Amino acid sequence: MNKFPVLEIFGPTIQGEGMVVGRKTMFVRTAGCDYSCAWCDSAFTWDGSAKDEIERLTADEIVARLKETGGTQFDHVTISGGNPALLAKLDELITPLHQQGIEVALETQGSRWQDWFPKIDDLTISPKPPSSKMNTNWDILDGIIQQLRDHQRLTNTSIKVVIFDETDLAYAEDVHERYPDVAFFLQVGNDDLEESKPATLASELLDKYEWLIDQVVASSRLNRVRVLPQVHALVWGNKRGV
Ligand SMILES: C[S@@+](CC[C@H](N)C(=O)[O-])C[C@H]1O[C@@H](n2cnc3c(N)ncnc32)[C@H](O)[C@@H]1O
Ligand SMILES: Nc1nc2[nH]cc(C(=O)O)c2c(=O)[nH]1
Ligand code: SF4
Ligand SMILES: [Mg+2]
Repeated sequence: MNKFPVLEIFGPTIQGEGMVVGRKTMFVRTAGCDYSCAWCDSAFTWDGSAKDEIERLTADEIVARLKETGGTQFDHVTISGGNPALLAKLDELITPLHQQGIEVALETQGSRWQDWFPKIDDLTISPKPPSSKMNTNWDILDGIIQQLRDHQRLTNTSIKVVIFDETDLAYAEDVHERYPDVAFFLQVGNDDLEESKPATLASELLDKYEWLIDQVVASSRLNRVRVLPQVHALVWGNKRGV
């Protein structure tokens, strides 16, 4: 059986972001990313700082660990990273979860397609705006959205763009116009990843949320959209594993 690089298994908590915000869920965080975003809030998945914590687990071992950690108090698992779309055989995990009546969500940036994407119940694709210093490969992103459309999975798909400044907003407008039939979310960027007091961070993030709402309200290119903060960051700050 395949072994997957896993950095964290935690929960139940709530999905703090995007299309199923508030949903009670477990998290599986895989190690490794093909990007290195300037503001990545999970840089430990790819920058080497947590390399000693990476476990190589089979799908059966991940399911067992989810049950040890979450007991019977969950029916939804979110796979994030790093980029879990680097893992070609991840359907070995998705299938047994589905067989046990557990829904599966995935967070990825839209840089790689995998044939198991159509099996995901809540698929979030988060292309990266200029502030990340990453470049979007539009051919690949177009291909991913087209494949999901062909598989009639766009109702299970959302696009979520993190916003730090006006340049990011213009990028978000372009993305939304390029894929107008995909549910679109704008998310507050957290640029204070060192802050250790949740209340201080929350107050900063709420100011940024108000700014982002104002920008979206004023834009005629962003109408059928939703604007959200990272709820987990408001509640627990920059803490890991929540
Ligand atoms: C850590 S990433 C892992 C999944 C995948 N690599 C991706 O970026 O979509 C999970 C989500 O957190 C978002 N994110 C990362 N750093 C952030 C930050 N500083 N502020 C707000 N959102 C952030 C990403 O854009 C993505 O939507
Ligand atoms: N509660 C909670 N919600 C989240 N939504 C996306 C997360 C991620 O890091 O991918 C995340 C996370 O780490 N925690
Ligand atoms: S793509 Fe996701 S995990 Fe990778 S560096 Fe960017 S935010 Fe972090
Ligand atoms: Mg996160």
